[in-house]
Amino acid sequence: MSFRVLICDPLSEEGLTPLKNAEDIEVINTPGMQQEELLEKVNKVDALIVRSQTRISREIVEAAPNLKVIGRAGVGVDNIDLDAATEHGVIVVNAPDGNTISAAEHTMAMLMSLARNIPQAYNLLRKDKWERKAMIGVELKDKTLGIIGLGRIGAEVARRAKGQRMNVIAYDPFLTKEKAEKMGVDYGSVEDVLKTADFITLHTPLMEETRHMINREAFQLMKPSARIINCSRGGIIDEDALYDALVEKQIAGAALDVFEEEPAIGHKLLELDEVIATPHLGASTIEAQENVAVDVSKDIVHILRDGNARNPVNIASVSEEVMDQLAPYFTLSEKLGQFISRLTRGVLEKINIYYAGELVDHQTNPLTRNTVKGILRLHLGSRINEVNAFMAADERGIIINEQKTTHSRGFTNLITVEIQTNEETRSVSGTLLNGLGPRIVKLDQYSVDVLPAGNLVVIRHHDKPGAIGKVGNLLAEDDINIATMQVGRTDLGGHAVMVLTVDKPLEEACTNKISQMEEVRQVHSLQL
Ligand SMILES: NC(=O)c1ccc[n+]([C@@H]2O[C@H](COP(=O)([O-])OP(=O)(O)OC[C@H]3O[C@@H](n4cnc5c(N)ncnc54)[C@H](O)[C@@H]3O)[C@@H](O)[C@H]2O)c1
Ligand SMILES: O=C(O)[C@H](O)COP(=O)(O)O
Repeated sequence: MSFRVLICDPLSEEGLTPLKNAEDIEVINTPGMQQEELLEKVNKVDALIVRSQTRISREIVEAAPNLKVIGRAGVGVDNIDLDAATEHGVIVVNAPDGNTISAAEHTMAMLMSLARNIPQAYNLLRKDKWERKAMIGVELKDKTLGIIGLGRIGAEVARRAKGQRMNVIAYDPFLTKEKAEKMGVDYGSVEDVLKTADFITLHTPLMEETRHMINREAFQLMKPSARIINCSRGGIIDEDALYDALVEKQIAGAALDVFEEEPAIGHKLLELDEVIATPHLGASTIEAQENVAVDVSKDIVHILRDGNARNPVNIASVSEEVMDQLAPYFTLSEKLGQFISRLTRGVLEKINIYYAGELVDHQTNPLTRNTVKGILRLHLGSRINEVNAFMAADERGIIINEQKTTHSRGFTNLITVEIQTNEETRSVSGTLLNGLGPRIVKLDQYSVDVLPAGNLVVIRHHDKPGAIGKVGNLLAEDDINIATMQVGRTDLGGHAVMVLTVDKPLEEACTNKISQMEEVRQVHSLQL
């Protein structure tokens, strides 16, 4: 059996050695194809390798009946339709470590260039202008660098900034005060970072949660002397808002390696003297390109030969037999994870998952992975899957504990997911009702009966007459119809919970109005 691997973007020739040495693999190296050409070529290939340039859309995945694996020679997988790949059983792998150092070094180069106006001064010099006064810069020493996203690259940048004797403050949903202390950085919220930093650098993936996280409101929080660096992904900054913030002198400068639309030829931001830019060069070093091409090539050889993926982004490796036994529980286990993680405040530290009833006889590990995936996806996005969920949790010091118990509370099967953060512990239990599908049967200490689907509103309140009516009225004012409502309480007049299924999601203003009710302690509006 022989396989065809299509290379869609420019890759290091040396890095492709593992593929070229494989006798059963034919390498077709045609970087820079237009989508139409790619659509034609994918028809007969078993694997694709891309960088950030080539977009692998659903259309491409669906036009490739033999496609088994998509290799991303780099980190960000936002140019690949992961859902389409997963749906079609195509494994997506990336190279998460190979370009970390290069991206961090490029960030530092941008930081220093921004501080000392190096590109602007050089441009003037090329026009025979010996400008010194207008090109006065600032020192980095004793300035504060704010890092948003303290993962692989963010952490390397922090190390280097400390070497420049900068103060570092960081925000990452997985960062605790203790971890920050160990790394020698200050721990802050996004707001703290935006308000206090002299330089702000972004190192999060691009996903729903981070798209335009740096918007008009964010720029308003920054110091007028603040400068922002983006070597992560275009789209994390709202570019129109950045343009206005620079023109209106709300901030002092920006260094951009990435843009919402690339190539960013003729972009209006490039007309501003306060902006310096590079054409997505963060990973463009000889070393990084060789590393990522080797990593992804090795993984593709393994996978095509039926081996395990080393850096999978989207797959679950469960045997068919186990899958058959567990299949009915997969939706329930993921929904429980999604549900409870959306209700819990603080930095995640521990996940306890308890299986009871007939589940004690099953191999439940794949369900645990599925639940952990549901929990971690809230912050890490769709690159977290059943395969990499444990690894992602482990990397962040999150403990996962799976137990079989006899406490089935009378149900034939019961899954309880308990989340511990640095602020609170919350739990949810669910069961699969014969013929009726998944149900949430307990939230914290309250018994409920809720279908884990659609638009849910969860309200923690004080058990007082009229509270339920007031919530109903506030929803009615916003033309929101209540489909189901469950109320639970521990004792009369004490703490209670309402879980409502509504016909459309709540606007923020409506959530705020409910949370301002004197009886209400906490409101969450979520979609499952
Ligand atoms: N310019 C380039 O050439 C280049 C090179 C490499 C990577 N990148 C980009 O950089 C990104 C980060 O790479 P990495 O290797 O450090 O990834 P990583 O997964 O190691 O780190 C990403 C971090 O972002 C955090 N995060 C998620 N949501 C967040 C939020 N809302 N606020 C703050 N932090 C959040 C995550 O918890 C994680 O710690 C990649 O996704 C990629 O898009 C760009
Ligand atoms: O996500 C990444 O790894 C970087 O953005 C690098 O992208 P590139 O492979 O197109 O250089």
